[in-house]
Amino acid sequence: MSATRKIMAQNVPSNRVISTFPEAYDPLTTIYKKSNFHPKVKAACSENRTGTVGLKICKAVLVGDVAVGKTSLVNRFCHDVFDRDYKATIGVDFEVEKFSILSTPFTLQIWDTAGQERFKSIASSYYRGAHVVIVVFDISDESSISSISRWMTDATASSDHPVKFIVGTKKDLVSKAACQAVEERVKEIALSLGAEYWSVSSKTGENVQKFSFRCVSLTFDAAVLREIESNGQVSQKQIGTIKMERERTDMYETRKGKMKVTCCKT
Ligand SMILES: Nc1nc2c(ncn2[C@@H]2O[C@H](COP(=O)(O)OP(=O)(O)OP(=O)(O)O)[C@@H](O)[C@H]2O)c(=O)[nH]1
Ligand SMILES: [Mg+2]
Repeated sequence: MSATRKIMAQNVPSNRVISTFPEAYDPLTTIYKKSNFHPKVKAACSENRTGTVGLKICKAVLVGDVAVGKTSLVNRFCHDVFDRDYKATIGVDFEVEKFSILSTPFTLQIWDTAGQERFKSIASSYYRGAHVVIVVFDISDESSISSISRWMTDATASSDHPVKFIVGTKKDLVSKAACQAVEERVKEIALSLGAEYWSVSSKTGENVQKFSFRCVSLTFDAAVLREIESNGQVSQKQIGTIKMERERTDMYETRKGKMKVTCCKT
């Protein structure tokens, strides 16, 4: 298992390797005060005691109003591209990203949901069991701030203590002063919802990788701690399911690179 684990961890590109714990956007106003991996997590990683974490796939879900920039954020992070033309997401899309964190393989499945109301019921069926919930809003569009709480409540209702983020996009479209004014307001909302706040621009790429690494690291830390707490007591049946899940994901990646889930017709 540990040899396989090492090979899997070595098989990721250098821009998916995380060896130090990334800082919060604003360390003073985040609910996640961690500035390092938990000591138990570090010890488990260095001693190859992370159980099935390397085989599991954690689930991240992005939600938010129409055209706030969810797909652009995913595309900037996963493919380092930006498209100025708007193409509405139909239902949901997903991407799979593999990381090596403290030399341990870690896979994140990123669900990009549609903001359009007509897809709400389809999109919400993908919220269940999310390990990370990311509520996206548009810094240049005041109206998208008012729906942050509703999105967070809906998307976290069927998950067990997910890591929570609120991300303001399109930072490039507003002045520094306007951005700061929005940040002050939304950081308060983030604290009240138990989430961490970030401002990014998918157009310029500003903060996208920093945010993504922070998100992945907090999720990994929580996943390893959960594994340690359960004392690695995972049944053979569960391990079989995890392996099958992983093989299925690898199959999608090999065949299509990206599986487009089109649940509805426009
Ligand atoms: N200037 C600028 N434009 C952005 C940014 N992010 C997204 N956009 C633009 O905003 C529009 C909507 O972006 P999308 O990423 O498709 O929005 P979405 O939230 O996925 O929309 P739905 O799928 O309909 O929910 C597109 O025209 C993007 O080019 C950004 O950081 N800066
Ligand atoms: Mg979209």
